[in-house]
Amino acid sequence: MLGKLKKALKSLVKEVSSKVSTEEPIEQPKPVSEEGKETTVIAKRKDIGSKPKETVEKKGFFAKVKESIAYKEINLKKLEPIFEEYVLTLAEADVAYEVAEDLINDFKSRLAKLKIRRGESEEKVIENALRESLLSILSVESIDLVEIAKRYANENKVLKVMVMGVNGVGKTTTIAKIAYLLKKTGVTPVIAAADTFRAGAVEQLKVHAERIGVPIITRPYGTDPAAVAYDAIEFARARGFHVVLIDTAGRMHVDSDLMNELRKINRVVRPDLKILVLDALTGNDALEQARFFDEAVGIDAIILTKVDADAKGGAALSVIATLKKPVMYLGVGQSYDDLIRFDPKWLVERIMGSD
Ligand SMILES: Nc1nc2c(ncn2[C@@H]2O[C@H](COP(=O)(O)OP(=O)(O)OP(=O)(O)O)[C@@H](O)[C@H]2O)c(=O)[nH]1
Repeated sequence: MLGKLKKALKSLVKEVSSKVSTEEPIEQPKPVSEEGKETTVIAKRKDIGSKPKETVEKKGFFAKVKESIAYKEINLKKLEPIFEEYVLTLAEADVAYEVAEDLINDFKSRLAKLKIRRGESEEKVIENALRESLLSILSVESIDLVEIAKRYANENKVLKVMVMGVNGVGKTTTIAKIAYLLKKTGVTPVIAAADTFRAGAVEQLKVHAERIGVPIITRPYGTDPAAVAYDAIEFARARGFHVVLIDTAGRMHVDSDLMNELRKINRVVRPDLKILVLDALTGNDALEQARFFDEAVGIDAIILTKVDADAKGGAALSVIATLKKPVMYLGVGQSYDDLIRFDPKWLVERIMGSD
């Protein structure tokens, strides 16, 4: 999982660490002081033999020397070619170019402020700086669906959730996972099989609904999807169910007829939450999909699936960092339990950790 990205970042840490100045400061006799007494000045090895410049203020010079004893230096200028190279390496791991640049720039600014004490492991300190950079670009809001559903339930309202996505991203499976999760937490969901466009879709969802023991509202192939969603909402209101999860037909974002149909469902149903399911494996195409769906109906949150199967790892990073939309869950496998609340720290640990 996320292997290529992990490898690239680990080797970046190693390269930067290897360039940290490890020169030990040594003592060097200083020219005679104004009072005529000999004083001793600590200077770095490279300063041996060179006369202290008269222009260097005494206090600044001493402070600098003191610092060189206590800390190791990172010469960012020397590292510039490495940074440039790693923007490309990250792009090869499916990180969008702008995201790779943002990450490296954030990392550079952290390195510039970094002080590595002598005796401290430079690799650890540098790795932590990179973790902080990752965390900073991944820190987007997260929406707690369970908490929202409970709030609606307390107010005797039905929460209407519309789930969208292009074909094959894992929408159906994700709806089943959400329904399973809600049920486990005491919230009662109903599924609306509003994907009446593809014959097998309703059947597939029915199988999931039966397995997890959640009611499903279905209508024959070709029925107006908005009508199916509407019926499910009525069902939920009449029977005291808390949430309606509306499956919509998988559609290519460039298919204008289907996008118009989605607008219609949106108008009729007025969902409280519109969730876009994106597949981490589609790489940067996921960004384009998100833009189309956002323009058509607006997106409240995204769920990123197949993060477990993303060998490169960069796409998940790019989607989250670029869209700046709340990330609700990550899909991390094919079973009903494989849906986790998005937590930037969890993802950073997967990227930088040792598994
Ligand atoms: N590894 C992995 N596989 C997943 C995940 N989510 C879904 N899948 C798999 O992806 C495939 C497609 O999932 P579906 O739920 O059928 O996708 P869909 O978007 O509903 O597809 P359409 O109905 O064709 O639009 C299935 O084999 C799922 O088991 C995930 O988080 N990890």
